Amino acid sequence: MLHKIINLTVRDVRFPTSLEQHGSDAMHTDPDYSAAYVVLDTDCGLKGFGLTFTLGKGTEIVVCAVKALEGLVVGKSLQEIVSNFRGFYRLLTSDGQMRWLGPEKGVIHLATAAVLNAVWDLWARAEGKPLWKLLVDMDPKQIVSCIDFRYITDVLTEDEALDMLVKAQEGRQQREDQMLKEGYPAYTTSCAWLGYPDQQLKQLCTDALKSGWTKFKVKVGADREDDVRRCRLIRQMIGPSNTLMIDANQRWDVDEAISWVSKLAEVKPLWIEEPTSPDDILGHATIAKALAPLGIGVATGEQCHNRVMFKQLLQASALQFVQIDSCRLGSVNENLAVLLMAHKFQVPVCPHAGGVGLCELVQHLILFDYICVSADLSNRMCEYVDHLHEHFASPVVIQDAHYMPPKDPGYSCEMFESSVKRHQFPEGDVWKLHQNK
Ligand SMILES: C[C@H](O)[C@@H](O)CC(=O)C(=O)O
Ligand SMILES: [Mg+2]
Repeated sequence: MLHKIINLTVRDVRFPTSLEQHGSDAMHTDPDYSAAYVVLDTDCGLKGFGLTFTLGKGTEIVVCAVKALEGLVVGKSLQEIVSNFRGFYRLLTSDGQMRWLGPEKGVIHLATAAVLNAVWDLWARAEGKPLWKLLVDMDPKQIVSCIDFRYITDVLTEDEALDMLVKAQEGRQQREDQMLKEGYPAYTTSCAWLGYPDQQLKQLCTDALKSGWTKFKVKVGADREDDVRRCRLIRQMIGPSNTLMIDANQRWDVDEAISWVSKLAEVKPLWIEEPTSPDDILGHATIAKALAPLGIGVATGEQCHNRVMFKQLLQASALQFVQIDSCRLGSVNENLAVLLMAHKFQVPVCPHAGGVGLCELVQHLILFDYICVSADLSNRMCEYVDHLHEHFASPVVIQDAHYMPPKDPGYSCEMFESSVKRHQFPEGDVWKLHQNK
């Protein structure tokens, strides 16, 4: 079957998470977790579901950008796309008029991610496999044929990537079996959003410890004394042997980041995440160098636009943890490039997953990374946030603080139609209710 794509719909779906300060940080004080939600219809009835993560008002702009890409997708068959996936990636990212909006960054790249995520979902469904398994079963040659190596061949050529994938085939079956049995290690961000009062923070931390969580991320960056107090509180609750990470969401200048984080060194954070502007590669390198003697690494990636930025962060030794994002980069295609570059530089990948649908999506990529690329779990973990999973047809399964490999065919981001209807902006019931208040 050819699975010709005959229609694309995109909807603005928003959840009022800001009401309870879920997802709040030093820069995003009122986040409404949202998605530009894409459905591809095919002539044989099979559908592909995709999304990109956004916040509230920004969603309508991403929806417009997805509509602008529609003509490049509708009318193509799945076979036509996947038999030259690199070419299709380039078609979307290199359109002579629309690339002016990026290229490969910002709103147009978020839209590209939403569309390509739906194409990957469609492909996995057509093959009857969860996406991670589709990738794991692919021939290394087919994997590299999905990647656009333009702009990264100075650090990673197609031949080198192929060689890496072929070498990592040894032990692949054991690692797959291990993942099916044990799952992939996760950490939680759900206990310590910046807007949570101490009482809530303590309760969530107590509950998380009881459920087996051992790695915790705390939001920092708004008030130095308050950060010291909150981080001491969390460290006291989780004890010396559990892991603590801190996340400033780009709040500081470079020197400010160094002095602020040095003050928090007593709570022994494993990493400081997004200490400064996500575009400041050399700034990150300066911070990483200054904090290395304190045993604190730099993590970044949730707002790293594309593979070129990751390439330079790696070249400059500016990060010790690579945080891929399933919706910020150009879908699976570009994430594959970053996983391979991270492996070449031997920097662990710890994906970003705070947001709606990001846990559902990124678990597939990190499973592939372990089974087929890195073969390593040391210093690696995937973020987990405990919000909004009830809206998904195939929600993540967490067992003993590990992501259990999804079993349903696809890329796990199909939402229930009833949830989409209720949360669609502005006409959904949830938003009518809030507008009337
Ligand atoms: C606005 C988002 O909730 C952001 O704070 C998420 C994030 O930085 C993370 O999960 O890491
Ligand atoms: Mg973050």
